[in-house]
Amino acid sequence: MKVLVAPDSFKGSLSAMEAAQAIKEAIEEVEQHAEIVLLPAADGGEGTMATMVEATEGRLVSHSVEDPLGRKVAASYGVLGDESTCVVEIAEASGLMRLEYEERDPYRASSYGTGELIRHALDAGFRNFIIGLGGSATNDAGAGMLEALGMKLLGENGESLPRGGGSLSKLAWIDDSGFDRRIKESRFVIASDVENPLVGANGASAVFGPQKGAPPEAVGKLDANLRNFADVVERQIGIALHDRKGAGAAGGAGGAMQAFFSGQMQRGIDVVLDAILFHQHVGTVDFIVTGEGKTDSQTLSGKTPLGIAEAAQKAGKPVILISGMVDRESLPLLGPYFTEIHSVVGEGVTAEQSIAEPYRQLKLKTKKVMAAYLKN
Ligand SMILES: O=C(O)[C@H](O)CO
Repeated sequence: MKVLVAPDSFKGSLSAMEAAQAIKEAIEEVEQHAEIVLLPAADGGEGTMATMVEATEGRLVSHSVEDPLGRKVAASYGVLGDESTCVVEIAEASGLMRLEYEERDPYRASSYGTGELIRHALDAGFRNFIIGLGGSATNDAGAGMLEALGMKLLGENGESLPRGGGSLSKLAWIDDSGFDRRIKESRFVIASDVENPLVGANGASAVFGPQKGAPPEAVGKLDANLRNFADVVERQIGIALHDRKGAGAAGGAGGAMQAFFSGQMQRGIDVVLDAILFHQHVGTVDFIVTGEGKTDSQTLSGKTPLGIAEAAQKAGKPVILISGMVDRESLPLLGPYFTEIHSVVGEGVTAEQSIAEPYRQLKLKTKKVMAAYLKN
C-alpha cells in the first residue's frame, strides 16, 4: 500500500512538515508496511516558501525588515535549488503570524517589509521571483510593498501618506518616477491563495478584513479605501483592478502586483504542486491524505486541500481530508471534492485540546480514520 501525505500547515500550531509527520506516524501504526510519500504543500500563504525551499533543496536568506506594524524583525526569502529563483511570501514579513491577536489592525498594518525583502533579493542579483500571496495581516493594496520599492503614494497636496490601509482614502496620486527599475527587468510568478476581486462583497476587506481585526463597521470603510486606490490606478495607468480576479489576495497586494509587476498570476497551490513534483507521485499511490488548520467555504477559493483534491480526482485517486476544524455548514459544498472529511475537533476533542497538543491530536484522529478506512 502506498500513500501520499500532502497537508498544508495547521496555521499557528503545526508546520506542513510537522502535520505530514504526524499523519505518517499514525498510518504506520495502523499499517506497518505502508509506503508513505511526504509532500507537505502550501497555496501561496504561510509555509509556501519553506515548502518550496525544502522540496528543491534550496536555502533561506534572512534580512532585517519591518513587520506589519513597523517593528524591525528578521524575515527570510527563499532561494530555490536552481539558485536563480527567489520565493518571497507576504506572510513572512507582513503576515498575521507576526502579530498578537490583539495587535491585528488592518488600518495600520503595512506590507512594507515584503517590499524590503524583494529589494534585498534584487540587490543580491535575483530577477526571477515567485511571490506568495496569502496569510497577510494587511489591507493596504500592497501600498507599503510599493513604497519600499520606491513608489510614492501621495495625498491631494503631495504629502506622503501614513502606512496602512486606513490612509488609502486620502490617496490622490501615485508617483512612480522612483519605482525600482529592476522590477521591469524581472520576471514574477504571482502565486495567490485566493481569486477574490479587490472590492465589493467578495473583495479583500469584506472577506478577509474580519480575520485581520476589522470590526464589522470598519469593513465598508476599508473597502472604500481599496476602491479609491483602484480608481487612482485606473486614472493613471488605465488598469481597472476593482473586479479583477485575484486582485483581492493578501489585502489587495494581488492588485498592486497585477498593476505594477510584469508577470502572471497563478493559483498558489498549482505553483507549489509543480515545484514539489506532486503530479509525478499522485498516479503511483493508492490514496492521498491532506488537511489544514481550518476547512470552510474559503478552502474552495483555491486553498491547498482543494488543489490536492482536484489533482487526486484527475488521477482517479481517493483523497481523505483531516483538518483541525471543519465548518459543518460548508460540508455540502466540500463533499464533492473529498472521499472522506474529518475534523480533529469534535467527538470528545475540544478546540483548546487540539491547540494545546496539535501533533498528538492529529495523530490520534488520523489513526482512527485510517483504521476505519483500511478495514473497508
Ligand atoms: O492574506 C489574505 O488576505 C488572505 O489569505 C487572502 O489572500
